[in-house]
Amino acid sequence: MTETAPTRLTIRRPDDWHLHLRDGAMLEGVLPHTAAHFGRAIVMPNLVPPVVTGAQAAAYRDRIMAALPEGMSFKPLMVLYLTEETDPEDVAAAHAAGIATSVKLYPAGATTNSASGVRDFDKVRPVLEKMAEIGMPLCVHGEVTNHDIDIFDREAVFIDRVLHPIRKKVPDLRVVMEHVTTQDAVDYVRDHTKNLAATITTHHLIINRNHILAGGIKPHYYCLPVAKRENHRVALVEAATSGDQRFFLGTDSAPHTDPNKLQACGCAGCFTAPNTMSCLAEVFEAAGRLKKLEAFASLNGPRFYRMEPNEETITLTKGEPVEYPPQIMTGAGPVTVFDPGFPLHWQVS
Ligand SMILES: NC(=O)N[C@@H](CC(=O)O)C(=O)O
Ligand SMILES: [Zn+2]
Ligand SMILES: [Zn+2]
Repeated sequence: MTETAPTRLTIRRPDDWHLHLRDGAMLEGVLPHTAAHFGRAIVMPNLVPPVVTGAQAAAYRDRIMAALPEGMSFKPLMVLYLTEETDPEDVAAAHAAGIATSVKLYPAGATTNSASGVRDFDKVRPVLEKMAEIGMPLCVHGEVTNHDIDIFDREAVFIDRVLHPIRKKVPDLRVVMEHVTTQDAVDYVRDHTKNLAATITTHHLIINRNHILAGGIKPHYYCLPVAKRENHRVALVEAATSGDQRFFLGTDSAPHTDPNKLQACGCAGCFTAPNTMSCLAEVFEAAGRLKKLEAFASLNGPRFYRMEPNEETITLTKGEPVEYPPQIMTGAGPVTVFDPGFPLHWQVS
């Protein structure tokens, strides 16, 4: 007798452990899409100017809460942008006061608004040592920026040249490798059980580099780190759907207006907030691992961040394909919603 496939799935309310909310009119436009499904999110600090100090993080948190529509519940978890001038005591004070959950390391020039990031990793060692002491996690954009390194190799080279040396020098530092895109990163996490985890995005579970480049260039699939070959995508799906506690959801939903995406030098980022849970349910179902979706989206993240999972639940139901608007309108301009390229039957009810 064959079991009938489930058409309903109730899980703890998920969290997003890597999210870009931006500011101003864009923040107002995108925040409701995340708050509709997610209880909390690690909010990336790459604004212009960046969110560097505890005071700036507190002010940004207030702007986010002011933009949250009446009746919605959502808790932003704030992140400090690490610079070579960051003061370890300011970081520790912001953490102790519950203002900052983690610190973000951007190698200077690696991605959107990363110009204030780190060039000389030895210069931030006192901050990393303080964070290790107080158990505050470091979120890492793991790509080298050297022009002689091929863009498809930048994550793997970063692990060897930057991440592993930092982790050897500061072994008690708790590190999240953000938006991993390679088998190399998955293997590195699996081989190092201590103080290490990784977030995986929705889009990297779905697209490979052909989606960006074959049959015409698709700017809406361009993000950083850039999607890799299919074997890497398969490794990410295997890691995400395995239930392994070290892998959890960080959508990296990164809205840019369409005019900023569709130009000769277009911005990097995929906007997945509205349909992430629908996309993930399809991916997990196709892998035969629907039961592991809750671990990936709702349990493993809080466990690493030493928080309780959300009390509330959400229910996904399967039916006729759900239509998502191809675009949302924000006060900053139109933003195209990620198109997974297949029908989405699952919907948060
Ligand atoms: N992922 C992206 O392609 N873009 C992000 C930055 C980042 O997370 O690296 C953004 O802020 O737009
Ligand atoms: Zn990044
Ligand atoms: Zn990001």
